[in-house]
Amino acid sequence: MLRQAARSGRLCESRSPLPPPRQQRRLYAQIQRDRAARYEADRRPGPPRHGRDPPRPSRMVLSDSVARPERPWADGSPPVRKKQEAFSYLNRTRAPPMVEREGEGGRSSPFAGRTSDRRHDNRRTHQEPFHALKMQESLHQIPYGSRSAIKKKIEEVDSFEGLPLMESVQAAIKDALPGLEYRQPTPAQAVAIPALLGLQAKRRTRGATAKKEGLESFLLAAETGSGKTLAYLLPVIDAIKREEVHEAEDQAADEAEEAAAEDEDNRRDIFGVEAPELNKATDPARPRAIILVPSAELVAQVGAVAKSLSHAVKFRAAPISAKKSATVIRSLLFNEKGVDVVISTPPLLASIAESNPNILARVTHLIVDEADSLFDRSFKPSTTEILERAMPSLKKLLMCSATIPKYLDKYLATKFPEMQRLVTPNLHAIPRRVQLGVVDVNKEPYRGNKMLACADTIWQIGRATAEYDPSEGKEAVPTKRILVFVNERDDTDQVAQYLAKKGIDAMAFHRDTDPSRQAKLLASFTGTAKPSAEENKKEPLNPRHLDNTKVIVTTDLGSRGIDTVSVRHVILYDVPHTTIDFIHRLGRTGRMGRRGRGIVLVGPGDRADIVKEVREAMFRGEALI
Ligand SMILES: Nc1ncnc2c1ncn2[C@@H]1O[C@H](COP(=O)(O)OP(=O)(O)OP(=O)(O)O)[C@@H](O)[C@H]1O
Repeated sequence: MLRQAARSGRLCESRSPLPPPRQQRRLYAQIQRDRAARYEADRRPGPPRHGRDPPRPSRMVLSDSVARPERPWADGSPPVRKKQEAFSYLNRTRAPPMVEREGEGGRSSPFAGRTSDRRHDNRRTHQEPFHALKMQESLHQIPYGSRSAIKKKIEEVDSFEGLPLMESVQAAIKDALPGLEYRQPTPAQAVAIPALLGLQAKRRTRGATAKKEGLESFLLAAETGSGKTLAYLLPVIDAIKREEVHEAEDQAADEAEEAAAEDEDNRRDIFGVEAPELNKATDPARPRAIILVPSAELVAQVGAVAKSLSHAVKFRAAPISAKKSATVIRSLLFNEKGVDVVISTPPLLASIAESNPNILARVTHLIVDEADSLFDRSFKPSTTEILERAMPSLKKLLMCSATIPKYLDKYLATKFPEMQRLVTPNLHAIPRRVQLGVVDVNKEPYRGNKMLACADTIWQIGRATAEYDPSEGKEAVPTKRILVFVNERDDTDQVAQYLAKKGIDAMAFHRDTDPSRQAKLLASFTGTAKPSAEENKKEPLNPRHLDNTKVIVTTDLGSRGIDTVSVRHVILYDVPHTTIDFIHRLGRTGRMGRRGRGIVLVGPGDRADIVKEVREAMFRGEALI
């Protein structure tokens, strides 16, 4: 009787959750198909390289609504979603109901992997413009309506003189942009400076119950090489100088009160003796502004811009990084003349703030530059720690980045729902003046040898005659500087050594490169070092050595924020894992109106379809989707 019940399937229905055997077999086959499809999908974002583990799907997904924040959930808690387990379709007594396919109003059916459905999905995705990039993760495109609205706003700001910056700050701009007689604000500056000066905020909050002392937060999302550093430095310095003036007035008014308090202070213990010497305007180790950046190289770069501004407008900047000795850091921070702006990496500043919490007690302006990196896993704990410590006194918070990944967008929307979004029209697009070429490494004469293809490409660039760039109105310097980007740090040395063997002046640039060598290396690429007479020789002296070309082989370390103005050529030795990496790496050339050229080496197993789509988007001047 038991056997009879089992055959009829009644037993399964009443006691056991298992479906009848035929249905079980079908479900099992379905699970196998789903697993295979998932494995295939997981392999797609990046090619397996040199027999290493297949790359994991990336978190680096660009946000598709940068200009408009994603609204946080009304009650502050995210909706609970039922997780779909791999085996959640087992042990059911009834077949799951037919669910509409994705995009038709419901979640996808567990049977969505059926051949007919897959065919349907393929047909649908082929009609979409950027199929491969979507697989890899998508890039944002701003709607055309909001693009033209932003463009109009930008046109309104046609000179620095029109901006309500203090006179001394206006004068400092000329020092920060040497050799340029007259420069207009860039789109990033036209969008950011008025907002940070409070011009737009006043218009927006007029009549509203906005707190005067409350925190104003901004997100500045603008393309690479668009002058974001000055876009935040100018308003910050302006605010510091104005604050100084106010404090001097307050100080004069409080003089009588302070004189009375002085007697009491003198009776205090040893610490009390120092109290009267404290000057609000020049308080040691209590800066008014903090600028966070992801690397020591960027600390030095932003520090140099701040220093150039400080000739005309007096303020003290302390660029500190782990590459400086403890004595130097101490003397910069605890300078008796005070410090106004501290430029640091988050881990270093967070560790200093742990032992000296007062260092963040007076901060009114906090700038998080390269926010896409500083809110990624590695930096997020120290960045948020600084943010929380500085919050009580903070008046303006600015997040600054060339790409806005979705994780950052969500974080900002949840933590700072009132954040003003300052987005330039060309966000997430690579400028048209940067061309992208492709070298098929699989073909003759390389036959899959990427190093050979790389060396050959560099020789071709080096031998080409000096280029004429109409945007500069003069002949380009004969020494060519080329950046080669690899995905793995270990490859930097390997590739650089191979190139050196082929007669190319190539060096690896990574975290462990000797700091003094690193600084020299970078200076020649960022235009801060003058080309030596030897560098200016036009013809190679040794036919086996490429004399007029310098190459840096690096990873993402060299792609974030470094202002490599004299770089015309970028070689993507590896196809980048994400579109974000594409933007940052290609963003090292074609900066500030200059022309540039990127060359991707597509080798065995590389995603040629992704490269093709990036190229097409660049040709059309569109954001990468
Ligand atoms: N208004 C301007 N006119 C001309 N050049 C400018 C102007 N503002 C900045 N620059 C120059 O543009 C270059 C790039 O500036 P900056 O490094 O600030 O760009 P960025 O937007 O921060 O780039 P990234 O996103 O790669 O970090 C610098 O060499 C700077 O001197």
